[in-house]
Amino acid sequence: MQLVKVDNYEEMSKKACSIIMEHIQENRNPVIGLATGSTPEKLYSCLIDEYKQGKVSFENVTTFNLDEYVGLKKDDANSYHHYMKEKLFDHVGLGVDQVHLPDGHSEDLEQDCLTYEKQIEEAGGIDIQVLGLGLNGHIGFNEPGTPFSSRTHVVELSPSTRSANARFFSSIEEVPTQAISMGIASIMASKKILLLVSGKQKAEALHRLLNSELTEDFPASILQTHPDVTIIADELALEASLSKS
Ligand SMILES: N[C@@H]1[C@@H](O)[C@H](O)[C@@H](COP(=O)(O)O)O[C@@H]1O
Repeated sequence: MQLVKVDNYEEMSKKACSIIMEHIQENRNPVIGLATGSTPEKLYSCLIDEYKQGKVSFENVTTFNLDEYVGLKKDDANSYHHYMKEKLFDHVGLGVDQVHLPDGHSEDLEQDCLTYEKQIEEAGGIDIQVLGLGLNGHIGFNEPGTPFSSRTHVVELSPSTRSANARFFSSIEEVPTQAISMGIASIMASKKILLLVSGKQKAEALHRLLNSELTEDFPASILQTHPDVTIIADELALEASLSKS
């Protein structure tokens, strides 16, 4: 794992933006894996700025998102479909035929998981997967205990993840109890992984990632075995983390 230390959230976002831009500019049919949550918001606004300045085109880009809540319609304000449209897709000309998210409102969730894997395969696999880090080490919505061999699947969200994400909803009761997430093996199949970590609240998880052994109890630990992982972490996440060692 390559660790890139940056000063703050803004620098982390700019660095990630430049890595993704470079990949898009240099490849004919780039396939980018995207994440939601607070962490990549500024990365997306940075990509929008670059697009508006004519520095990057998304014309040939295909995207796949990591996950989606089960039970929310696509236009629900808390769905990841809605998040992605609002934070990126609608501002850079990414059309519906270019973007993919699991369908959390499908009548056949299991089939949807298989279809999603097939779509990724047909696109030639993911070139760069953007990841955030859950407080309990989850990646995507793969909670502790998820088999490293998992592919896109329906997951039960842990109480800690539901409570961490409750800030986006009016109350914790509204946070769905299930989601569809790319599995850990699906994420690991990406050619490159870009893990973004910012803020003091992530220090413990980052510390564990950098120091822990490989264990399904801490899903992100699998990243240690991927041949091309770049962690971009800011001082708050990293210094607090290092001071614990
Ligand atoms: N499912 C999402 C993940 O895709 C995200 O990367 C992670 C961190 O979220 P945040 O960036 O808001 O801290 O947890 C959420 O539950």
